[in-house]
Amino acid sequence: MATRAILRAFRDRSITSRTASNYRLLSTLVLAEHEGGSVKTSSVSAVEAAKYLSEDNSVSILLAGSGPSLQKAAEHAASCHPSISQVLMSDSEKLKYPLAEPWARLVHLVQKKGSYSHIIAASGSFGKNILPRAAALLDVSPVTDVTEISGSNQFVRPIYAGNALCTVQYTGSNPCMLTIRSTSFPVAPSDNARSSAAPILQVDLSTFGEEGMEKSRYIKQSSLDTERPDLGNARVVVTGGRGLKSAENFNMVEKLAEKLGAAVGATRAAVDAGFVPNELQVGQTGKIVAPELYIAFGVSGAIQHLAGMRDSKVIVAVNKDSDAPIFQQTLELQVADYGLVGDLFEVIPELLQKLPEKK
Ligand SMILES: Cc1cc2nc3c(=O)[nH]c(=O)nc-3n(C[C@H](O)[C@H](O)[C@H](O)COP(=O)(O)OP(=O)(O)OC[C@H]3O[C@@H](n4cnc5c(N)ncnc54)[C@H](O)[C@@H]3O)c2cc1C
Repeated sequence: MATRAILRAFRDRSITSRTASNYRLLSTLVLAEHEGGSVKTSSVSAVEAAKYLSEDNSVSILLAGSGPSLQKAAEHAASCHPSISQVLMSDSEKLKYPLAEPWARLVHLVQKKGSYSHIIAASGSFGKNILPRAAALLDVSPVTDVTEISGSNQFVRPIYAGNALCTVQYTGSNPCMLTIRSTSFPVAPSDNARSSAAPILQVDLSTFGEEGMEKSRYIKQSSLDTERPDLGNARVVVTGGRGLKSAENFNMVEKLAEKLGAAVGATRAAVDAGFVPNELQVGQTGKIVAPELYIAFGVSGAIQHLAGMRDSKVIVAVNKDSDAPIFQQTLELQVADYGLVGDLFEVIPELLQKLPEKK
């Protein structure tokens, strides 16, 4: 009798411990960026990626900031993806601006309380700024730029400027921390439907100290005040390169993008020449895009630029040099699906004239 009871207790205990380990496996935390009261699309893609690590749709999403816009963003987070089981909201003046030092400490604090198995952020400047620092505080090594999740600890990421894909096995201790390429985890609008909003919980910040805060200071944030779609998630991207020759000429690209309802991109050469701000740079050291249509004007097609746009569905290139690498067609590589050898200073005005006004 006693033996049976002990066996039952042992069995129950093993069930409990299995459930606990499952729980650990399934407990993924997404570090989310928000703006103007909404979670950014790239962070919703991070939730989509987290879905592959959670068998029971239980993803916690962490938002920080202060005031009404944080509250609004938390409400948006609560209903933006069916996999979200709870929204963790950290409301503090110390977290008002996305500085790496306080935010990394927040991730550390939340991890200590929640023992998540995975922590994910989108691979934009926000995630790239905060996640490695948080990983250092947690003494783990992050896996960056993940494009595919093939197991709970197995991931695919591009290397050599996107020329090869590497499958990596994470063998470190928990949490496994990832940045993901949002273009590899698109969220269809119909995927977002959920019947009821997830609960919003306040993070207890009573133990959130001030150490290390003096190391950086918020000065200002400048972003383009534009109604255009977000470059990282736009369906159409119109990009200008050094061939545009000046910031004034680059206005033509912007006008064309406006007509097409497209986002504007640029090469690093165009950014370095001061035609447009750095946030428009596409490529290895800029943004990664994968729109339905990518139109490049005066872009040579350097390997570092291709690393940021080669996954676009249809690529159109206009260049006056028929030997430009962007027109290259070899067995290994074909960049442009449609190429026009011509002068962009003739082609763009003609397009602007012939395209109808945006409704
Ligand atoms: C470590 C590293 C990281 C980098 N990261 C990036 C990155 O993230 N993104 C990036 O873009 N680059 C990056 N670069 C730079 C990259 O190597 C190239 O220098 C850059 O992409 C070239 O930009 P471009 O095509 O605008 O300029 P160019 O190579 O100078 O090409 C200009 C093109 O415009 C054409 N042109 C000129 N006039 C006209 C006209 N009137 N009509 C039509 N065509 C015309 C020319 O024929 C030419 O092909 C990086 C480089 C390094 C070393």
